[in-house]
Amino acid sequence: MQDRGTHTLPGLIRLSAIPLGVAIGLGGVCAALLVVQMGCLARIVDDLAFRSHPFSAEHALISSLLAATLARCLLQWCADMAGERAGILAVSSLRQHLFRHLFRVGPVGLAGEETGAIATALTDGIDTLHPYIAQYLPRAAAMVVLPLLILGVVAGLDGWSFLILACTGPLIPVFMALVGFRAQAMMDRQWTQLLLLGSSFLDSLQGLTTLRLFGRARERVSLVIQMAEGHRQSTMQVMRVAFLTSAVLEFFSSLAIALVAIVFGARLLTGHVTFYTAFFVLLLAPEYFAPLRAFSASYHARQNAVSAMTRLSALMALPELQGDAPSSLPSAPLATIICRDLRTGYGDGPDVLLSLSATFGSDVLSVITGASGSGKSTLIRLLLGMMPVRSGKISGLDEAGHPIPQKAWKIGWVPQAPTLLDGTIADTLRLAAPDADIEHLRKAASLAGVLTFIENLPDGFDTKVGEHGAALSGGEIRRLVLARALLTDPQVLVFDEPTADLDPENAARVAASIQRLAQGRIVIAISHRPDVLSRAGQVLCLRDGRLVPEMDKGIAA
Ligand SMILES: Nc1ncnc2c1ncn2[C@@H]1O[C@H](COP(=O)(O)OP(=O)(O)OP(=O)(O)O)[C@@H](O)[C@H]1O
Repeated sequence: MQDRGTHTLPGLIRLSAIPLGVAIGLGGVCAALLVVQMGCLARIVDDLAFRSHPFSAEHALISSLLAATLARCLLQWCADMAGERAGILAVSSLRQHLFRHLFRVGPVGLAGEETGAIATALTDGIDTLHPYIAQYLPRAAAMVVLPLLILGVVAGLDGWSFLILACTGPLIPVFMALVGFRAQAMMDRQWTQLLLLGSSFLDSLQGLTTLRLFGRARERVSLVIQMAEGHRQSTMQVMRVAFLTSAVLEFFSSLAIALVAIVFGARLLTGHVTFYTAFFVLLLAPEYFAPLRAFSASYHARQNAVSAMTRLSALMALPELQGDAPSSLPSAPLATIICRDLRTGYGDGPDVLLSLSATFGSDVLSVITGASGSGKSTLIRLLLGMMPVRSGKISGLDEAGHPIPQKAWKIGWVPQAPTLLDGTIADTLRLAAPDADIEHLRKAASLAGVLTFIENLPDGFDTKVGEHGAALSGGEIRRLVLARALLTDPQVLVFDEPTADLDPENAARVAASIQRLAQGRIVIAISHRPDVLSRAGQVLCLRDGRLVPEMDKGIAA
């Protein structure tokens, strides 16, 4: 099920609540230790310089100072580690969650999304949340705890200093809110430009051949350069605001500290205040502003996270069209698939399949044919469980007529443009069955008619295929993907245009092996080619989302 909470910033915080709580709690203890540290230091200096205490009388205070310093360093380190842990936990959970969600959305649901933009959101987008969780949130908490603690201590020591600090401190968050309002728009623009840059770059790489063929490669390079420049400029704008903000904050806090010092100076001369009080407050004053400055330095992390989260939430809001992985249920021998009155469509669009009924049995090669846009791929997507039906029913039965849920069907899919991951031939095959041994690989390759080809390669199954199978021909890729599908011994085998782009000899060989594979399993192929149609036991001809009755039994010419 989709957890609605994790695609919002509060949901993300809940994911890492424990380490984040530890980081914030330890930050509070460090704040208290800082006050103790400064108090001890002020007392030691006052005793030695103005009260003529011997050094030996200060042992206890010096030990306390050292202990407080050491403990603070250690706890601050632990707090930073806990913050990092919280960041890593939140980011990795969100990434896993998003990946799982995108797999459930499936290729049909993602068809309208740009791959480059998704890739940028999943990498850089999610990464921007780490500094938000690991730094911004603990600093935001420290910004409340430490200044309030210091204000409380100063209130007990000196009224004037309390007044100066109490009046100047709140100016910083107010100023931050004013700047933040404008900076958010800049961050959003910067983020949009990064997404555009990512998708345009990926598109250019994927379409390199087409761009070169049409002589548009240079133009495309200029476009990517232009986008990179736009992104650089908006990044510089954001940096400018960030630097200006911290410069103004430095100015404010230095002014406030100087004011405290001046007010003390005048009263020290007239003897209205002790050195200990003045020194203690002056040691605390910079620490009062330090968390405010640290907070402002990481404020852009929050704005970055808000911008990224908007995009990530949009991805999380995509409807899940696919269920869990089919392997979640034990498989049972499937003998027949019955589709009754199927209606389906995309998003809010009209129905593209209209009351379609069909039966697919084992031992029979079923071929789906029809004009482009008639609904062939949509029917296959329904059978593969990639999209839901709007009405009607798809049922699977075993030989005895007992129902088998769709999730338990073992399906092999051989697409027209298959995806091969970069790796060896064995890696490609093992995508379907990671634990398959070499004998299984050989058997599947032999069934797909590709074993001899593989064994004639110098490195055999260890031959690198390259990304998208660049080192192989179209026919070899097709047969390799068939071997991959056969590795799991599927009960249903689905082919999309299995003989397209093949020469007649190869096409006839592939069509014959598809017919052979139909023995003992359900085989469905989308095809227009006579070599496949002539071997079909059943031809389903679609027109505008409906089955054309007169073609139902016959074989298309
Ligand atoms: N992802 C999608 N979003 C919206 N509409 C879609 C989507 N995919 C297909 N369609 C529409 O659904 C209808 C059926 O498309 P489908 O891809 O099933 O046809 P097809 O017969 O497989 O076509 P082809 O042979 O060209 O692949 C078409 O009108 C098409 O425009």
